Amino acid sequence: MSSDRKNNIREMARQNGIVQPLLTDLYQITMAYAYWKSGKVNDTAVFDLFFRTNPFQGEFTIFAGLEECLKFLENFHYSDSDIEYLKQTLPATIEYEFYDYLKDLTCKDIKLSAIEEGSVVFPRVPLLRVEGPLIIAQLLETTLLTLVNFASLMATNAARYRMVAGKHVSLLEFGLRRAQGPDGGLSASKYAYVGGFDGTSNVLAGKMFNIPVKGTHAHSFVTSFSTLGDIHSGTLRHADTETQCDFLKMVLECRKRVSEILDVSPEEASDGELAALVSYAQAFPAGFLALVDTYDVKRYNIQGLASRHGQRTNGHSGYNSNCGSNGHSIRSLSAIRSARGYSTFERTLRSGLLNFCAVAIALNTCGYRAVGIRIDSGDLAYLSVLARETFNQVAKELDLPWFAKLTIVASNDINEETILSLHEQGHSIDCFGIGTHLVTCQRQPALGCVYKLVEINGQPRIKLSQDVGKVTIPGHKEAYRLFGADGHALIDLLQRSTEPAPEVGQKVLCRHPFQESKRAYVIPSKVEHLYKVYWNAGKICTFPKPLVEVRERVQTSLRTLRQDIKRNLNPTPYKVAVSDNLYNFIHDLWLQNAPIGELF
Ligand SMILES: Nc1ncnc2c1ncn2[C@@H]1O[C@H](COP(=O)(O)OP(=O)(O)OP(=O)(O)O)[C@@H](O)[C@H]1O
Ligand SMILES: O=P(O)(O)OC[C@H]1O[C@H](OP(=O)(O)OP(=O)(O)O)[C@H](O)[C@@H]1O
Ligand SMILES: O=C(O)c1cccnc1
Ligand SMILES: [Mg+2]
Repeated sequence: MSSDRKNNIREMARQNGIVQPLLTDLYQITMAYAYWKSGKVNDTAVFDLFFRTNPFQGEFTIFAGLEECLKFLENFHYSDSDIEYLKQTLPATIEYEFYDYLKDLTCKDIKLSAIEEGSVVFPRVPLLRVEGPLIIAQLLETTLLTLVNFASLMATNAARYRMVAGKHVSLLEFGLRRAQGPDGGLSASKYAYVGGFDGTSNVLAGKMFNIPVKGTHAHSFVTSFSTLGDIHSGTLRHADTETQCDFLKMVLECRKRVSEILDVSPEEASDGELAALVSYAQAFPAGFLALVDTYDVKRYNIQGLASRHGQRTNGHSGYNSNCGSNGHSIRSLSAIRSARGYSTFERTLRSGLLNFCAVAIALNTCGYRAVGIRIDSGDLAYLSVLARETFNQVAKELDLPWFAKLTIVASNDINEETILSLHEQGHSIDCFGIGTHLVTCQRQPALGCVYKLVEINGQPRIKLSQDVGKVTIPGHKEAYRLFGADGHALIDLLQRSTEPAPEVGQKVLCRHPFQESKRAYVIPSKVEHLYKVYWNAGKICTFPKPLVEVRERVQTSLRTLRQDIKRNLNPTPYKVAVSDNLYNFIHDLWLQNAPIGELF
């Protein structure tokens, strides 16, 4: 680990100022006092942090948030003002020596073991194991949970979007305005990137986490221009010759030419919109990506869409004909036209596309290549195909092959189902800009990680429940991932830490933790020990990987899962088992702890 990297972690830790010891539930501090008062200062404990159910009706979860947990441990310290606040807030009966004790608390005696960040993980397998003094380990609960729960939920959500989108489509996170407050927005941007998004519109996230920042422009930019008279200056410096071009004149000539090619009247295009696009192109001649739906008749084409967020049934499927750069089928426009039978298609996007093409061609004459368009309303399958056909036509007529490859960005309330449906229908979209449903985790707003005591002073602890799924697996454990003959992950196995690790080629009995009859022998082709010690003796001992490597880890880890475990509808559950020894240990302890009732 270079000193640069260490400094970098410290630097980020400072910026993440909201994560601090008081970012917790009051009951952690009141329990700490009661532990302290009852002489438990030297008690040692083991806590497991795990979840019981995968989110989004899926069968896998991506573990994220570890780096933030380490920063939290590194900085754990009650400041003078924290102590002052607690003195004012807790009952006056609290002994002052407790505050002296709190003042000196750090995580120097804590040991944290964890699964590698970015790995696929499964219910009941602890993501973190925290060992050390009971009081401090207890004080960490809420903060560790808040750092892992949303991070893992978001990374999982983003990974699911990536899976349905496929690897050839770009995904941009646009959610800050809709996120659960500023910190939710920042975390959403970070973990959307980890889960497989390519960039974010969130500038602070870009700066803090070194995530690519990307963006287009809004409708307000277009509507702020009314006429061509709003253009400040009609000129643009040529990219190569550096001479001033009469850009506006070129654009107007190009508009005339394109309107002939597309057989639409230039009078039907908005001059205010053209003024906006010209001005944007002058500001960003080499990065011109324009929103083209401001003045278009969109509703004609959205009539068939069923409900806002549900499955869309607009009679689109079944026309797939060829394949676009995004790897998804594209129907030809004539197929759509004849299927829909309406004649209004010529009016769709006529203003925006015409104006965009005019500006893009004029830019080309000045030595620049436009990037593309964004569509933010209407039927995104249909409009993207319409746009691509238009680009193809211009490319052919004007002998500008690159025009056919212009980027088409789509946004507007997109979720996993929309992407699946668009793929089914066929579209020509290269990039999705996704906000609300991604960052608010529309399909499941919380992951249910819990933090449970599994051992105290070397003695195992079990939490019993009527609901078997809620019974905790006691004791200090290790977790292993066993791989099958075909190289896929087969099962996760929990064992008591005193047991020898499973070995490649050696038969292991894997048992369902609670159902006696469910068991299987596994001969692993590979065994992965899931835990590494990340924090010990007051310092980070395994340094977390840079975000971009965590992001890669997500994809490599997902590749180890069989397809049926990852599919969207009714996925197969992945198996999590315990060793025979741990099975017997759990059930003996269960019997010891379950009270024997009396019948009268
Ligand atoms: N081809 C399609 N298949 C399935 N869903 C689509 C398709 N095209 C668009 N959608 C989705 O349909 C919804 C369209 O939203 P809505 O009915 O509000 O129309 P709109 O074009 O956004 O109108 P406005 O711009 O006036 O708000 C969005 O959630 C969008 O993601
Ligand atoms: O739709 P989302 O997935 O949340 O993506 C982000 C949205 O935010 C922007 O506009 P905004 O929604 O603020 O205004 P608009 O709907 O009027 O375009 C953008 O145009 C997208 O539509
Ligand atoms: O850059 C964009 O196009 C953008 C950014 C945030 C929200 N919607 C769109
Ligand atoms: Mg919107």
